[in-house]
Amino acid sequence: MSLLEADQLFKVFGRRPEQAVERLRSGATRDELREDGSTAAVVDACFEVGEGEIFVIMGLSGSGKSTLLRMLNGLSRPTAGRVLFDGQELTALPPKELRTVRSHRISMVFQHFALFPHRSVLENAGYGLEQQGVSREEQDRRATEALDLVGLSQWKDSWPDELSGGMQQRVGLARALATDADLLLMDESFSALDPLIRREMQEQLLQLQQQLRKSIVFITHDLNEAMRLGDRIAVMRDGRIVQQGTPAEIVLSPADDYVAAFVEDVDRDRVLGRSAVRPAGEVPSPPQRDGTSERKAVNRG
Ligand SMILES: Nc1ncnc2c1ncn2[C@@H]1O[C@H](COP(=O)(O)OP(=O)(O)OP(=O)(O)O)[C@@H](O)[C@H]1O
Repeated sequence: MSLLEADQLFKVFGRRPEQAVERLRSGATRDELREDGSTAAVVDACFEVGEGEIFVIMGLSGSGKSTLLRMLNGLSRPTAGRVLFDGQELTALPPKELRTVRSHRISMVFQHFALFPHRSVLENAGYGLEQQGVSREEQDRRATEALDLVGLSQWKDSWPDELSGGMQQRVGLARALATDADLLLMDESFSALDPLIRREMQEQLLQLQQQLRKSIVFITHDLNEAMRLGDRIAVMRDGRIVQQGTPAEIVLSPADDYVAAFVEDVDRDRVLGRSAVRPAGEVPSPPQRDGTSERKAVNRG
């Protein structure tokens, strides 16, 4: 069953956006619209995300991924089309109800972690619960459980800048998991990490997913990451989804030359025989409170 559905979504920036949508429906190209001062950021996006599925939206910079994601959580109103979340039309909800859905049922994990430097790891992990108005005691209990899931409960009294980039992103993930949201929206969540750490985070996400079975929309510009994580992948180009399917479908039957060129260098054997998940890397022990630990730079991007 699908938890999330994008139904003919359009987002046009600039003058007379509704007219621009009509023109796009009649076959106008993005370039033609641009000549008139409009940007067609998302054009006729249709897809469904099932319960327990990782759905990856992959495309180069400017292809419309972030704009699409912002429509999925109601932060940006579509110019046309609907977003359905658990059967409810998100795009038609009054602002107060939309905020409730957003704070209780949808969580975001950002590229630059978005941790508060003056809050402890535990307080950061509990932030979404605080926003929901949950009692402090329950916040701490559930945040500790979520930190446990990502292997960081020993670090709960530390400050974000005592953690490496990968560990900070684990806190970001714990914050999203603590709210027990049904849908996780992950916007280039691992793109700021070093390649090895990034790989570890991908593996940890896959491991957690085996246990938690969330619905996840994961945005990336990295094809290998898309292939590794996605149960299904939507490939975007110039605002349009040019193909969606499983990694194997995309590798074996690319919809056009653009997708074919994209997947040319992919390791087919690995994609077709998708290897089992390896254990995530070890997390080091917390620093001593006497300040002897090496303090690592916070990525506040
Ligand atoms: N608020 C805005 N006003 C005008 N144009 C916008 C706005 N937001 C995005 N765009 C344009 O819409 C198009 C899609 O942008 P978007 O940021 O969604 O792409 P993206 O795939 O997420 O790229 P990136 O990976 O670089 O963030 C781009 O041409 C961008 O310049």
